[in-house]
Order: sequence, then structure tokens, then C-alpha cells
Amino acid sequence: MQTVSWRRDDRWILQNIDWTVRRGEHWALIGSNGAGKTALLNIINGYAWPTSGNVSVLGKKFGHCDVRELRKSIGWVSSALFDQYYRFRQNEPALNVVLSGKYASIGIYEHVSDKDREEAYALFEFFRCEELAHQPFHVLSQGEKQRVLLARAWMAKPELLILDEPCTGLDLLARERLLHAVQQLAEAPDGPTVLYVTHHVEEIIPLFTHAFLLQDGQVLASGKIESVLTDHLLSKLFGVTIHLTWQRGRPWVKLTD
Ligand SMILES: Nc1ncnc2c1ncn2[C@@H]1O[C@H](COP(=O)(O)OP(=O)(O)OP(=O)(O)O)[C@@H](O)[C@H]1O
Repeated sequence: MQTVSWRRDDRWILQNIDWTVRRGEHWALIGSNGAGKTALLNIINGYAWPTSGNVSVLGKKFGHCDVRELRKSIGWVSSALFDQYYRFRQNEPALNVVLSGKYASIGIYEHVSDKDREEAYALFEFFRCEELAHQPFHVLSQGEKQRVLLARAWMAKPELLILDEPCTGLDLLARERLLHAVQQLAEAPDGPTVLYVTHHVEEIIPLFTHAFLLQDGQVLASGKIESVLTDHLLSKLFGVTIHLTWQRGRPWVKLTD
């Protein structure tokens, strides 16, 4: 995207955002609460239209393409969004949630082939949660829901996978399992480009090649992980003095104030 700005109610939520993601790169998008991360994702998914600037996603320029068609190539995992949808579909089994990913719909309105069903079961196995397939989605724990939503997104084999704070509400083991699954998915031969949104630096696994720091709707820094994840830039981003230590390719935060 080039010089993208988004204004709402006399306030600039995003200002002059330049961001290019190339095939083979995986990005972490980091920012504090209210920085504009969700707003930026809404623009990438075509749910919000920039006030100014240009957006192209997967080589398709917005304004010159069918955004609904484009969305079929984008997997979006956001538990906040899906909790809202499935609150009204209390008996929907997790299997149907995964199957619906094939059609990018909420609920299933198409004929489901045996092959689709097999594929969905294989994904439950891949994410090590076979026992969840026949349970209603809305009763699952947060960690279980996230794995089901990841499987749902993967049913359509998207080229771009957007994970919006997928570890929110997960305990340590569930978080590490989910991160491992993300790494495996992305590294598969037909794996997607991953955009991973978080405010927790510890979730940045070695998969990520680049990071984008968003502050008050503006780019604080963007580029290769090692040049962006520095004590100086993260302290500036979060407004506290941060010291990072790296262990096995992952950054860990210490507050030094
Ligand atoms: N449709 C809208 N109309 C008016 N203001 C909005 C709209 N959408 C977002 N905002 C405002 O834009 C700012 C950025 O919101 P956004 O949800 O993108 O933040 P975020 O970085 O995702 O935060 P969090 O980490 O808390 O989820 C917030 O102050 C929010 O109130």
C-alpha cells in the first residue's frame, strides 16, 4: 500500500502508511491498543476504504478488482469476529466451522463433498484436535477455538493468512502449540504469506522475517526483524524502557524502568 490514510469523524486513524509485503516474507504487525492495527487489516481485506492512497493485495489493485473474489485468497483468523457470528449459531459443530472455510461463508450452504470432509478431518488431525470436530464451536475454549479457526482459514488454501491477535486468552502451552502450528502451516510447500498482528513481542517466532511497528496510526518503523525489533524502537512504541533478549531466535521482553 502507498500513502494510505483513513479518516473517521474528523480524526485520522491511519496516516501515510507505506507497506510492501513480498512473497516469501512473513510479517509481524505490532502496535499498542488503539494504534490502528485492526483498521489496517480492515483496509487490506477491503472492509474499509482508505480516505486516500492506493492499496494492492496479491497483485490486485483495489478499485480495479472484485474484492469479494479476492477475499477467497485471504484467510482471516479473528476470534473476536467469529465469536460474534457463532453466538447466534449455537449448535454449529466445529467440523462445519472448518468446512465453511472452503466457501468463505458463515454456515454451510453448499454441497459438501466427501473429499472436503476428509480434508477437514485431516486438518483437525494436523492441529491435534480431532476430539473437537463434533463439539459445538461456541462451547470450545479460547485455545480450541483458535485452532479450529486456523483450520477453517486453511480449508481455502489462502495465499495470504492474516492472524489477528490469535494468542489472546491462551495459556502458555496453548500459545506455544498455536505458534508451532502457524510455523508448520507457513513452511508447508503451498504455505501462505503470514501477517501476524500482536502487541506481544514474545509471540514473534523465527518464522517472521519482517516487522511493522504502528504507533498512533503512523509507521514508526518497518523492515527486517533484526533492524526493527530493537530496544530503542520497542521502548518508543510502548512508552516504557524495554530490554530485549533473544533466545533460540525469539525475542523476550524485560522492563528496565
Ligand atoms: N469505524 C470507526 N469509526 C471511528 N473510529 C474508529 C473506527 N474504527 C476504529 N476507530 C478508532 O481508531 C483507533 C484504532 O482502532 P483499532 O481497532 O484499529 O486499534 P488496534 O490497534 O486494533 O487496537 P487493539 O490492540 O486495542 O485491538 C481507535 O481509537 C478506535 O476507536
